[in-house]
Amino acid sequence: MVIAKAWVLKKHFDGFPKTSDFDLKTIELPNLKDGELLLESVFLSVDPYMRPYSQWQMKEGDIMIGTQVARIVESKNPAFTVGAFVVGNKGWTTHFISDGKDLQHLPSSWPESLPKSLALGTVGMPGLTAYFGLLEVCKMKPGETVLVNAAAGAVGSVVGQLAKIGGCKVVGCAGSDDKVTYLKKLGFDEAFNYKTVKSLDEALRKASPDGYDCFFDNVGGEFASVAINQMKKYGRIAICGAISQYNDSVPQKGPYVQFPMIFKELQMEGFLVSRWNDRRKEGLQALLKWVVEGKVKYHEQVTEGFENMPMAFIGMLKGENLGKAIVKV
Ligand SMILES: NC(=O)C1=CN([C@@H]2O[C@H](COP(=O)(O)OP(=O)(O)OC[C@H]3O[C@@H](n4cnc5c(N)ncnc54)[C@H](OP(=O)(O)O)[C@@H]3O)[C@@H](O)[C@H]2O)C=CC1
Ligand SMILES: CCCCCCCCC/C=C/C=O
Repeated sequence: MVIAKAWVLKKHFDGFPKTSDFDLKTIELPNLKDGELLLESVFLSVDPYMRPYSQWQMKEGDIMIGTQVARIVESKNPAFTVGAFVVGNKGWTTHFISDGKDLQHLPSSWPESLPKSLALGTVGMPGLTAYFGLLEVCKMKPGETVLVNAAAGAVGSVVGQLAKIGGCKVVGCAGSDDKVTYLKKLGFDEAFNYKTVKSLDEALRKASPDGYDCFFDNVGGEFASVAINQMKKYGRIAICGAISQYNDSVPQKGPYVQFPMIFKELQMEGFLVSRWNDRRKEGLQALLKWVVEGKVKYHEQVTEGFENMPMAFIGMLKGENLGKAIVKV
């Protein structure tokens, strides 16, 4: 019999999550039935969406929502071989049972030398978010200027690199000088620390005096309110995330967007990466190819130990991660 460890939401977050909002539980897993398999999580993802989703999709006592790269340890399902790795969405748990329907195989061309944890980052959901957000929402074109915030994170770092591959000028903003150095290393044309610039407005103007054609917004709030005024005519804004607002107990108020939207004839579109689930294979293959060719680089912030999941999650929300925040069990 297998005993799984799982992190549950003890108390709905009020403002910034605290370690006391989580509880570590043990769960006795039953024996496998025909068609089922037993898996152990090897890498788990901590992502910003967990903060807002916990509010409206989870009850207190539920296992924290989330995805993992897991190894199959026992199989009574002929479609799944013991020892293979898959991506699951069983939440913050060390072991789980599945009938296989909700599991995704890693692309068959995955090189042995590539960390499998990338299936939760650059060659996973965050990479797909960058890919479809840029191509389908921003509709970037060669020669255009792309702005991205939270640029040194899982999504933002891929956005900047794909925009360079697409022949654009890229401006990235991040919350530390080390992150800014990293962005320059990745090939961003301009990068600055939004926490230390005297004026965000001036820093954005200096980075691109002619303004921005595309704005890939991961942050929302005050940043977005300033940036929208620096869009070029007919600019496109992809509303990907609003991490600056996820921990607000009281919703932030305007400024309002109508003036720049009207007079610059902007397009602003919110999106969820799941819109392109039917093109997942296309996106993953493209991302994997760029990674293997060295055209897209990656960095992972790996926290060791399942017991440290809440700390890794809180650390990511505070901006402690460079690249994708991952927990190694
Ligand atoms: N629409 C969709 O389908 C998807 C949306 N997303 C969204 O994309 C965004 C980025 O996600 P992801 O790449 O996984 O996360 P990251 O790896 O970028 O980690 C989060 C980062 O957000 C930044 N941050 C935190 N608080 C603030 C704040 N108050 N103001 C500005 N920046 C802040 C920090 O970087 P820094 O040091 O630079 O401040 C932190 O490192 C999130 O908003 C997320 O919700 C993600 C996946 C799918
Ligand atoms: C339990 C697996 C759920 C995976 C959900 C992925 C959702 C991404 C959408 C993110 C929105 C904002 O961050």
